[in-house]
Amino acid sequence: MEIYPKLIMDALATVRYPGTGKNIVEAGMVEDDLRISGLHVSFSLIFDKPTNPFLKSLVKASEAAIHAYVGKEVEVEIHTKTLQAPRPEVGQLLPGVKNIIAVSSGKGGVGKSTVAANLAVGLSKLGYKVGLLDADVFGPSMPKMFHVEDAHPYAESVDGRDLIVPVESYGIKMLSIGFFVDPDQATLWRGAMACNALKQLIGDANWGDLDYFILDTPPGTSDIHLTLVQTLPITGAVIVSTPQKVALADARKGINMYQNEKVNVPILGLVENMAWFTPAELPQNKYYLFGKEGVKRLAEEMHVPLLGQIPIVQSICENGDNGTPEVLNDGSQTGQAFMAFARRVVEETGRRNAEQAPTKIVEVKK
Ligand SMILES: Nc1ncnc2c1ncn2[C@@H]1O[C@H](COP(=O)(O)OP(=O)(O)OP(=O)(O)O)[C@@H](O)[C@H]1O
Repeated sequence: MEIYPKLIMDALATVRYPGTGKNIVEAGMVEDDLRISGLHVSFSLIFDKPTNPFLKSLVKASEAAIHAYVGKEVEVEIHTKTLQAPRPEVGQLLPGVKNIIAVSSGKGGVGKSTVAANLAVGLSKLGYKVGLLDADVFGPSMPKMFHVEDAHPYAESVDGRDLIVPVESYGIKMLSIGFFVDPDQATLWRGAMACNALKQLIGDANWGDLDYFILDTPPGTSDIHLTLVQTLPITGAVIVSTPQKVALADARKGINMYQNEKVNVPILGLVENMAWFTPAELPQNKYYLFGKEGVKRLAEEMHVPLLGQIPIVQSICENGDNGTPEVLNDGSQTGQAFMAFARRVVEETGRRNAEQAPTKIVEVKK
């Protein structure tokens, strides 16, 4: 049997690229490197990007077409090439980022996102380059907290890759899944979809050089946390809790997750949010609505620093809703409390980096 190029190209012209009405030859996907040697045929297929969803099925379909139209005995060797450079390997995703800090809470609604937003702005006020990733894929709140709900991040080409450009607000580079999906839909996402979206926001965005990359994680312990520790070497975690007993029990679980020997992310410290209520007209009065100093005691018991105590104040809630984080307010006691907390995070990160080895990314078991 004689095999010649036209036979192969005619066979490949029967393979359609789904959804376009074109076959893979018309679509220019067959590279000009066809080699025929006896019964052995080799060539390359060109795809737009390594994550093209049809990559595997089109390779199989091409092989099947050659077997069907040319002959079963043909040995087919297909290589794949992509126009876009692949995403760097895990471990080399954010080469310009110095410190990655996860802000976590055991329980929902304790003010974790508020603390993460104020930490990011506080660090930026101290002159650091800061990025913020809203990894709370099931309840993204950062677009609102930074008053950029209507932002539509676009992509730019960098070194042969299309990278998402983070939105900038108060000098902070920020991305949230909230920019890409309807918030009501996000809660319906299956775990795997959410984890993939998160990997894209980390690995396919142009974060550039950052001193601090803050991750606002979902409450509790979830697949998202697992994805984060398998994708990034997290320098340290900040755990937010209220002094309430139920919140403290969940905070303990959060600490244990990071300290688990397989995860090994150092705890930079705890933050007591809603530590007491202070009415605006009686700034010296403190009412301990959720109990007194529960987080302080937990910090002592777990031998981790207490990084700050933030009272319940109406303006924190209002400023969060208005998109102007409280830490911007130099004149307020709470603004100063958030600023002092940001300074403590810098201090503890410095201490952690001096005393402990860099965090290792958790390996994915296949
Ligand atoms: N110290 C505070 N004083 C007053 N209001 C606060 C304080 N901290 C947070 N809040 C308000 O409480 C609500 C919940 O806060 P936030 O969204 O930060 O919590 P969360 O723990 O991130 O929630 P989720 O579990 O949904 O991710 C928001 O309306 C926020 O403005």
